[in-house]
Amino acid sequence: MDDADSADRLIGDDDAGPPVPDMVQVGNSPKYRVDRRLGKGGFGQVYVGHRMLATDPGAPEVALKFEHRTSKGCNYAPPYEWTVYSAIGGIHGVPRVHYKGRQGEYFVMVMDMLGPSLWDVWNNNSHTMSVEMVSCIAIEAISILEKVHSKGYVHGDIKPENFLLGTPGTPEEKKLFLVDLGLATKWRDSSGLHVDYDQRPDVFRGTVRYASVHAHLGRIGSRRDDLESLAYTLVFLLRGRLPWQGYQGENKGFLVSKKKMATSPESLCSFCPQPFREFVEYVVNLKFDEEPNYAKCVSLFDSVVGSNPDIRPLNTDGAQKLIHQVGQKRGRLLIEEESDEQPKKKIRMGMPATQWISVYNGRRPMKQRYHYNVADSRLVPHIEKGNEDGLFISCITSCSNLWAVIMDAGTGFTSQVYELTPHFLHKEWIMDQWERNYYITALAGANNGSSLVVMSKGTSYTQQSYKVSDTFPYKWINKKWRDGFYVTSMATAGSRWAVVMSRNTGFSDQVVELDFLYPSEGIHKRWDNGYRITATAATWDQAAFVLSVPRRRPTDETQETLRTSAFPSQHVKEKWSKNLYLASVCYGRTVS
Ligand SMILES: Nc1ncnc2c1ncn2[C@@H]1O[C@H](COP(=O)(O)OP(=O)(O)OP(=O)(O)O)[C@@H](O)[C@H]1O
Repeated sequence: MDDADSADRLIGDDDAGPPVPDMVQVGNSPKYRVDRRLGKGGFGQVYVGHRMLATDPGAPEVALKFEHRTSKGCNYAPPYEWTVYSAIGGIHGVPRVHYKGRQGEYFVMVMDMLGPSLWDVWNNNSHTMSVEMVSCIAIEAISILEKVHSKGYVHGDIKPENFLLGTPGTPEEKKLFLVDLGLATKWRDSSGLHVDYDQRPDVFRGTVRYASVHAHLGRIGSRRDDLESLAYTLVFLLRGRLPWQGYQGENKGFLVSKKKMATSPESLCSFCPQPFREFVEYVVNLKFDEEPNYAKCVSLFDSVVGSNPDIRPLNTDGAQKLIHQVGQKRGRLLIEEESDEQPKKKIRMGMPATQWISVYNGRRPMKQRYHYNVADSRLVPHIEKGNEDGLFISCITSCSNLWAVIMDAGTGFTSQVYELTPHFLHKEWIMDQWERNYYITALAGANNGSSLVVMSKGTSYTQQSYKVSDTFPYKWINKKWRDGFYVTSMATAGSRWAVVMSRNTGFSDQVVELDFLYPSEGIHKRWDNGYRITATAATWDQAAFVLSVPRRRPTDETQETLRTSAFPSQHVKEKWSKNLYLASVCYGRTVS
């Protein structure tokens, strides 16, 4: 089978460095003879260590994890993973670290010796694993994650390779352990508060096959991400394959995340017992800062393996304790479960849904007019009539090659030009207008590749730049932000994006929310922090929202959004009566 993406971790260093020493002594440790290599990851290499001159011939073997001091995990300083092991090493299901220190070119960690990984077990068993075994793994893994999370950390790279069993032939051989804390991050800061929400669409950490969709989108990791990756790990072990395996190439991360988003829990778990589907459904619906109900998750899988712990293929002691604790708080749990009964929106559809997304700002009364379903030939008469009435175009978009045009009396523009062309975008015309001190103030593209560009005088802009790209050009935006530009318009034509950025916009900060559907949670979190949507665009796959903080606070900070299957003509009129005016509109991927 294709396993190429299993090791496809996008950060880390594959350089093994010089040979590891034959003998190790770090900190106050005894001397260890370095024996065979157990494994190699993106950061380090793990070897068996034997106690030299052991008075007790039965002294247990240890695992020695070597990281070269120039590796990415170290960068000449002790590995970041050490900090995490100091905080959580030795808790239930995480191996104990006995000594650590530097020897020569290497940082060395002496830890409990463990056995094969779940990937090894699955691989050596003809790529299969029994329902009972996977259910026990689920139960124990959830309880380990609960412990890791209770220490304030998320693991960040949950996958079959990072769960190890105890050493074969020892009492620990049926115990599960979680290793590789190199990508762990804090979900709770030192004052006990949840870390702040953020999205950086160009940042990916983790393993493509098992990463949560939020991780693909560059959102700050939180507890829900470990559980989503665990869900994919479990389904992989049970079914032997995940629907997004096999993509290759530069665009692989995007294609995999798109497929994850388009795979409903039903189809992902079509050959798995019911609790697996319920678990997937639960975890993909968790909010950024929501506390997962670990006991409820464990109890889902408990029903698969039966109540007799003696016949379980894996030790589930940790989970028994979790269930027991919960049992003592039974009354509370029942109440929580009841409130859980509220129907949650199912976000993984399996089918894309396309809608109008309209954004309204509170402002002083003004004249606003809209036209929709406008064919190319009707465009000029509508705009000319508007201009005659003292209105300028504030916002445009396209749906099925028909235009929607919003015209306002309150734009502050003094003059306006526009061009409808078969190009996305028509560079020569734009350059000519820049020469004449016009700046792009609105932009739309149609599925057939044509575009409508509106350029105005009377803006505050002093410089402008645009980019057309097949994927959302976040890297370019990020670079331009550093040069003092902010996104001022955005459009799509089919699956292509065009983004316009300007200098001297009156914004003091800007962020992007990019998702496969309407990113409701992200937008609410940004609103709470003073951001307001200032540009929107969507393709069949993705919706992008640019949110900005204005340098001068508006007198009315109200902003509302609407999603409707038809153009929201009636809604717009209702909003006008409340002094809310259309500020941005696009047609594209959301969720029904
Ligand atoms: N305590 C241990 N006992 C036995 N084998 C271990 C132990 N720790 C790690 N290994 C083996 O070594 C491999 C690499 O270890 P680990 O995942 O910690 O390294 P890494 O460089 O951080 O890897 P990754 O690229 O997955 O982040 C593991 O997949 C496992 O096979």
